[in-house]
Amino acid sequence: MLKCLRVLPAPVTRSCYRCGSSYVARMRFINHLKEDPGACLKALDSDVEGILNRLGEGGSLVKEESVLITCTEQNRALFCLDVGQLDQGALEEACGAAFVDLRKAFFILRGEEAPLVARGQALLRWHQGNGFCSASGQPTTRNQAGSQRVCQSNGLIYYPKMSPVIITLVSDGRRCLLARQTSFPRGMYSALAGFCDMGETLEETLRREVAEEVGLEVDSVLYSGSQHWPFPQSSFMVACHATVGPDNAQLEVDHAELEDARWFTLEEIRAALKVRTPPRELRDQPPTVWVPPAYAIAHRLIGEWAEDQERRGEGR
Ligand SMILES: NC(=O)C1=CN([C@@H]2O[C@H](COP(=O)(O)OP(=O)(O)OC[C@H]3O[C@@H](n4cnc5c(N)ncnc54)[C@H](OP(=O)(O)O)[C@@H]3O)[C@@H](O)[C@H]2O)C=CC1
Ligand SMILES: [Mg+2]
Repeated sequence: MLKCLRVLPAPVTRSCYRCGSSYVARMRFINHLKEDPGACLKALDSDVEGILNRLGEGGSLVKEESVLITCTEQNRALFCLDVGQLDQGALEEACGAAFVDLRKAFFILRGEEAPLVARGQALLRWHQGNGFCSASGQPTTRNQAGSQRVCQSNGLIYYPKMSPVIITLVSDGRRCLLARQTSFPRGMYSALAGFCDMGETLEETLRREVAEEVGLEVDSVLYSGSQHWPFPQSSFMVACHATVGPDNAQLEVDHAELEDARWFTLEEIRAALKVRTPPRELRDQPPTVWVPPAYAIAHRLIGEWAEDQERRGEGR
């Protein structure tokens, strides 16, 4: 299993990046590190020195396979290291840290850390799976920042890939629709989601997925936001609210795709949002309903719907 360890950054000079806003400077600095292997290596060295000393002999291999993930507001580069091949127990001891499964980590990490960990893990995994050119079959080599791979025999450049997915919270005006797959942890329900087919617009995917999975035709669609989701192989999640008329809310669930789908009232949603970590319950007890962690865009959609319902309730 891939494990990643975030490295605490060391300061990097920002003297030639002082033009414009600090956001512009940061974006240009990241771009510079992607394009200039020498500058990237220097930033990496100063960032990971402390941690590599603690890793001992395995440190140099880990350094070679590091990926640039972002830079802080102070223009400090952050890298992600793949330490999966090292002795985990020794590493936990040396760093005073503990490995956590990434899905579980999303219940623990603070807001700004979760996307960095997701990005680092996804980039490391992409490199592991793209060591060869699909046209020539020859090995590909990565750039210093880890933002691309190139086939040395034909020059083809490969960039990390995300699959577009639409995620939709359908409402009938009073209730919202959540569903679960058999693979979900016990009691967890989420918004409907589906991969875009080749050539589809996002709106077409949304309408198709809702029709396929629960047999409904949506009336209106409202964009909410997007996020990178590292499972199973990096999806680009586009999140929307959708509505159906109250007279067209009869579900016809495709049980080949979904174990269950049902309408939830505001009270039920409020209770589900209060469950902060997956509940530990006995199998013979009826499961408590809970929703994906705060970092997941499904959580945001469900929270937005609840707030909107509360506002409407106050207005009535
Ligand atoms: N961040 C969040 O809040 C949430 C994220 N998600 C993510 O959304 C994604 C999509 O949801 P899901 O309901 O599973 O999608 P779908 O309803 O599209 O069903 C998944 C099936 O679609 C097929 N498929 C088509 N294109 C792809 C592709 N590019 N990659 C993988 N499978 C593909 C596969 O079936 P086959 O192999 O049979 O062709 C797969 O088993 C999941 O990866 C899930 O992790 C879901 C809910 C919440
Ligand atoms: Mg689906």
